[in-house]
Amino acid sequence: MRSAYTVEAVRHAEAQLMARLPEGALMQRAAAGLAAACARVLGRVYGARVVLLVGSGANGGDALFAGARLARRGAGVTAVPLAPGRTHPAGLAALLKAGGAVAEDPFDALAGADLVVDGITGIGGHGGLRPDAVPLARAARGSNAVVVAVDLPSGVEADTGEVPGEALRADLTVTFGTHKPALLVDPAREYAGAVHLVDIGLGGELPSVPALEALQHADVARMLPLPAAESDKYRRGVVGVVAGSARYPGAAVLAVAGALRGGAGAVRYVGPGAAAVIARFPECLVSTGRPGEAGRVQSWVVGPGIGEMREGVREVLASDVPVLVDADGLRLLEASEVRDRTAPTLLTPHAGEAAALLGCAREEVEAGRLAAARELAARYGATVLLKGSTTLVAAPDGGRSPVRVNPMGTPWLATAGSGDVLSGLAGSLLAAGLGARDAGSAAAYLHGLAARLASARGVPLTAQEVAAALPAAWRGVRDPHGDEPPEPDRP
Ligand SMILES: NC(=O)C1=CN([C@@H]2O[C@H](COP(=O)(O)OP(=O)(O)OC[C@H]3O[C@@H](n4cnc5c(N)ncnc54)[C@H](O)[C@@H]3O)[C@@H](O)[C@H]2O)[C@@H](O)CC1
Ligand SMILES: [K+]
Repeated sequence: MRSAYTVEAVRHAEAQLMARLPEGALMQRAAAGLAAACARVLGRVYGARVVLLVGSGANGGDALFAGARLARRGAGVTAVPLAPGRTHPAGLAALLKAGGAVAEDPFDALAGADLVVDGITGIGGHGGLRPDAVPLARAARGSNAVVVAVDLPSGVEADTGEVPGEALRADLTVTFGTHKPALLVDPAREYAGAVHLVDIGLGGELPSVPALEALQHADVARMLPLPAAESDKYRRGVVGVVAGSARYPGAAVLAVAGALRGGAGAVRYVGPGAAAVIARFPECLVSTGRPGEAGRVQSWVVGPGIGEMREGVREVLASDVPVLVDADGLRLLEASEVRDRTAPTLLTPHAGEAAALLGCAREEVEAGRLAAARELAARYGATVLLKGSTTLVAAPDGGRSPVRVNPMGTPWLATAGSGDVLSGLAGSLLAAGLGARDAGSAAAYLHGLAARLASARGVPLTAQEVAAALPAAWRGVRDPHGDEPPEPDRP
């Protein structure tokens, strides 16, 4: 599990640790990790031209001390102080002592740089890049240099992942102690480039519950249901699927395709797409009546392609089993029907559907995805899976459990019908006994991995191919040699 902590938690942990360490020790750990990462990017440090963009805080201090280390190894290092007179004094002194200099013409320096280190702001920055920093950030981006951000790309909001104005676009972000939410959540995440975590010894001081967590292969493998020797199809769980209509029969087939690969023992389809479903999947139980008459299930999926079937949504929400509501179902539900439920509910909107549920503009949801997911969960008393380039899963527990962020997406997933497959898959995991937060986040992970497998080497994919690749995704997460992200560096 990778986790991210808020600025408040990071500052508290740093204070605890600093109280036990000699002054400046933590910054030296950060600078050493940063310099090592820069050296790896450069390949050859001797003779390399390095420019440091230096703000007024400790983020600039990190850049200056790392610059000093690179200068001692023969790099030509120049600093561009953005707040002259408020530049980290010890850091600047160290750079000058190591043979570095203050740049005479910042734009000349940037134009000739091999590497730019962004130390404008880190966790202390707010409100986007200031006007004087904007042309420098653009010049850095426009040069041939590799841009390495210190802790965070300057201009992003650490805790929310929002980007209120301009921000610096990095190729690599070297972050200290722990990830920050902005490194995992769009739109900020996109500015960070690759992210490299440097261990500065903060781990033991951080609280047990992070703000965000991102699953990895082994986490998903632990969650996935395995049939026991005495299992039968009913004990493994039956998922009911209410999807599709005369107008959208395909949604029924795709939702069932996902549900059949989610670990439930049986899939029961109810609705007007029964003929299309049984033709394609003879293993599915089908009926054309109402959900309430279809027989016992351990979870329901309702919504994909159902058009105006309001009664189906109402009946399913009135049941006492976990319910996943997607697509048309989100438009047709009454908030009180969700809030009054005793069994868990999982809502799976994309940004547009989330905006409609919140009564705000889609752009607002896209700019503040984390806030939107939390607000929806609180307002509806439901677990919310907010789809998008970084899918988020928030539980309605007022922040007691971390929001899950899915690291396993691919832009190829933006294809018609892929959401229907996800609904069926997550509903199937609910029927198999996973809680709503686990079902939603494990489903998003498998769905993303399946899409990556199906679109390997840049091949466009269809929703059916995503469903067909789900067994390979299950095998992938269970592979002990799967593609786990590398461990963070030691100081
Ligand atoms: N506290 C610690 O023990 C450690 C801190 N470290 C570094 O210190 C950073 C935090 O340092 P600070 O708390 O000094 O904060 P920052 O250096 O992130 O920024 C704060 C400074 O920037 C100014 N500022 C705020 N928003 C701005 C904006 N939009 N544009 C320009 N200037 C802006 C503030 O007035 C303040 O002077 C971390 O991100 C990390 O890089 C690391 O050295 C590890 C140890
Ligand atoms: K920075």
